[in-house]
Amino acid sequence: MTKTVIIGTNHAGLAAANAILDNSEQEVVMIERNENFSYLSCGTALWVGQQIDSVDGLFYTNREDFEAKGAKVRTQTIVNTIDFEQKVVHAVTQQGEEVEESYDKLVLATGSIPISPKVPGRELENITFMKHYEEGQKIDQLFERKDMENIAVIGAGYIGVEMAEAAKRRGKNVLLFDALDRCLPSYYDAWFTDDMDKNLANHGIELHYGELVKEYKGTDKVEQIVTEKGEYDVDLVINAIGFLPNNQLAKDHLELFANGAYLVDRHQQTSDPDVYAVGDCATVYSNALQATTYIALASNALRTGMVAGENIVGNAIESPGVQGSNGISIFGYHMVSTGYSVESAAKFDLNVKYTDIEDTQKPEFMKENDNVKLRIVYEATSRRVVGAQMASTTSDISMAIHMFSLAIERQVTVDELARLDLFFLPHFNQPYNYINKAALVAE
Ligand SMILES: Cc1cc2nc3c(=O)[nH]c(=O)nc-3n(C[C@H](O)[C@H](O)[C@H](O)COP(=O)(O)OP(=O)(O)OC[C@H]3O[C@@H](n4cnc5c(N)ncnc54)[C@H](O)[C@@H]3O)c2cc1C
Ligand SMILES: NC(=O)C1=CN([C@@H]2O[C@H](COP(=O)(O)OP(=O)(O)OC[C@H]3O[C@@H](n4cnc5c(N)ncnc54)[C@H](O)[C@@H]3O)[C@@H](O)[C@H]2O)C=CC1
Repeated sequence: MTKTVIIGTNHAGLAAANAILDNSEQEVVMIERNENFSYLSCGTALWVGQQIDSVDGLFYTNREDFEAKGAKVRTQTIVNTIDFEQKVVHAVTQQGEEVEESYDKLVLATGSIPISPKVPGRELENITFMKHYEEGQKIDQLFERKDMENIAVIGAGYIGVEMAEAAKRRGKNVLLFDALDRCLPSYYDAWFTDDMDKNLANHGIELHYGELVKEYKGTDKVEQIVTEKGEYDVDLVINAIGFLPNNQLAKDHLELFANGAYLVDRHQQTSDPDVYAVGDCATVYSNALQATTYIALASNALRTGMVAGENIVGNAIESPGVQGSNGISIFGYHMVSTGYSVESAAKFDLNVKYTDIEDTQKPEFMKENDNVKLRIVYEATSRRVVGAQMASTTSDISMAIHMFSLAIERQVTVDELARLDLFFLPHFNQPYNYINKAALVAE
């Protein structure tokens, strides 16, 4: 019987384990460094910002669920080395006991690690990342303290903006820094982020854009941060300047992508045919780019895990590729995007055009109505859709972005969207939907 060892049991590893256990009688061993697994870090800002009552709901499964399906689960066990020749994984438990597991198939699901700004003083106390549950707990406890008044968040990407909101909701003075000149620069064009920046500023968040941190100062604990533009008193620093794939275990054995991610094919297979890689430690295939790239998202982790598991049990399915669809909701302002923005397309040499519309969600006669912004990004020559961004105070927009995701995957052109059959009901939208309208006026 095939024996699969899965290293890392967060979203990607769990999805792979489920796919194997639900579709076969195969032997599965799951090895995880942490005590808990399945922590939905996406809920951290809601928990720490006290928008939900408890952290408990952020864990969606546990070891018993997998043991009940027949898996052997080793938690608080760190894999140190892998002998790819002999096909043996070497690990050590928290008690210091050395353990080994042989494998026929190996799934690397070791995720990602936050990037550390390489500046003096980074070892001071009260400087943290926000990735693991334990870091969420630490931030939650520090927010409780009255002497924690000034919170600096470095990086106005997804984690940074969400944590800035959470800190503000806990009554803190919040300073949000980014090397670039606006928030969320990787996902949205300025037409959208200008509104989000106004929203952040209107809620009292101090924005420090185009400002690189040069040093953290303090005796034991951080007391100040120094940038090229000034010095600021701070009690806590949350670093959120992006992730890198955690490739420690196999970087010398497997082929890697430019940023170090394990290079995988559409079956999640690495350059070693018995080794699969899934989630944040692996590459994905971008349908917008029509090329391999790296996008760290829980949604990708789940799907890639599923694909690897199915292939291991003999269902040779291929990943359909990804669009990197994502969303954010800050103080009631919602933004969703998929594929590439105009600015990010340029970085990947995608020659694009775009069409914009600003309209109300519903007909004017409806009492409750919200403004909606939509930008559709399409390739200049083929006219296929390669991205879309939407923003509004209504969360109704969130489902529309899924349609754009499918349009990118299926290579639909912007012209095909102009006459697409979209239903109408005043409670939800306009007789002629803004998606049709935006596509109709595409240059
Ligand atoms: C604050 C925050 C909010 C986020 N919000 C969203 C969101 O809203 N939507 C979204 O799609 N994505 C979101 N993400 C990103 C998402 O959490 C990640 O993409 C996802 O966790 C990747 O899952 P993974 O299983 O590949 O890796 P990880 O979650 O990084 O898990 C890897 C696991 O491997 C284990 N491991 C690593 N090395 C070893 C070893 N040597 N031995 C044993 N175990 C090991 C680790 O302990 C860990 O449990 C968010 C991330 C953060 C931090
Ligand atoms: N809602 C969602 O879908 C969420 C997704 N995630 C995912 O988790 C991953 C990590 O998130 P983030 O850490 O927020 O990364 P990110 O890539 O979203 O943002 C990093 C930000 O840091 C800035 N930056 C980079 N170097 C800097 C420096 N030296 N000084 C100041 N600013 C600097 C960048 O300009 C960027 O705005 C991403 O892949 C993200 O998509 C995280 C949270 C929520």
